[in-house]
Amino acid sequence: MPEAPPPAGDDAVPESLVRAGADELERAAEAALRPRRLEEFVGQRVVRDQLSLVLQAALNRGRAPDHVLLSGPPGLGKTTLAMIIAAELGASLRVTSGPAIQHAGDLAAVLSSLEEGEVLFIDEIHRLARPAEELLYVAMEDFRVDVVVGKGAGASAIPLSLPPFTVVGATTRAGLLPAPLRDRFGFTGHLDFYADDELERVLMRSAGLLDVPLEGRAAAEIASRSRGTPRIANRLLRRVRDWAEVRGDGRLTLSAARAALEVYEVDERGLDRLDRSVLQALCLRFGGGPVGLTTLAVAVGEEPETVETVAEPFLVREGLVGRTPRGRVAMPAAWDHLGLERPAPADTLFG
Ligand SMILES: Nc1ncnc2c1ncn2[C@@H]1O[C@H](COP(=O)(O)OP(=O)(O)OP(=O)(O)O)[C@@H](O)[C@H]1O
Repeated sequence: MPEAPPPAGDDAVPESLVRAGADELERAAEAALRPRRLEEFVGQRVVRDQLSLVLQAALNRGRAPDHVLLSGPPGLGKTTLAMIIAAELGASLRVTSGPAIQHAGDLAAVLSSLEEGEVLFIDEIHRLARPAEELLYVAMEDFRVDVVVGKGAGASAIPLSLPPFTVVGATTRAGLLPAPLRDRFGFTGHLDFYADDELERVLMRSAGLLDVPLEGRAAAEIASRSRGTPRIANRLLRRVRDWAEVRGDGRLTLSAARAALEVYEVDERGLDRLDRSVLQALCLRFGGGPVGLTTLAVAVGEEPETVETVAEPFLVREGLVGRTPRGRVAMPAAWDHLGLERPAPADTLFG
């Protein structure tokens, strides 16, 4: 199915994909490293295989494939996969996001301008406003939008039929999607954290594209500190490259990787400053918890959503933090990781 991949470039990042806090250069650097075709996409074997079947079947039938929902923590490749889906189908991609759509009318305008076979990527789909969500159900199921003309008692809805298209929704929080919306997706793929050897492959591929000499042992070191996340692996690779060019001899060796990661305060387990602040607040300020998400977020000076979607999935996966109905708790490994003495068993939930 795939043709030769187009050369990597930084021209494919739509403006509306701007992530709060990510600066222009970071986005351009990220875009340059995005895989363009399914065969270049490293790891996530199950989702890749399933998606490849969905796409091939649609191509064979000459029809738009079912709508696709991609879920998983940030930086694992949801946006990349949406772009790949469009590329594999030979279709153009339209990009929007839940927060960008303020009113149902905004979504109606996007939907009514779609052309046959186009792929509409809706990032952070769980953040769509309720009226827009309802409009989307109908559009996805019946390929129709009801355009409301007039106001109040005199208002009437004029049905406008839409050409077949495919919605690719991405969410970091699939649990927040209402069931009727979730049910409109014919295929749901959950992206999971990457294994270290998969991240090493991501890094080797990126080093090739960046034309930097990355040694195998350095790739393994960076991979093991990348929290199972390609976005972080690529970011750390660029920081190690900076270190090697400025303070080293330009080669990305194991010692260059270790020295650079120390400068950037990424510890041997991959925890960064935010992760450590969360652990420190949990252990030191709240005596190990349980503590509510909002209180914890205030204590570390972050938005609850950032703590919940950026730091927490990794900390939970690493067995450092536990989620209980009464709030977040520090697991015994958290105290060990911070070099603190574990509290007496009677004082903790997990003692
Ligand atoms: N499977 C992969 N193989 C190679 N590189 C990958 C892979 N997945 C992600 N990447 C790299 O990681 C970066 C981040 O991926 P992407 O933007 O697709 O993540 P995302 O899941 O959409 O994140 P967010 O939810 O924050 O938007 C990309 O620029 C890409 O270079």
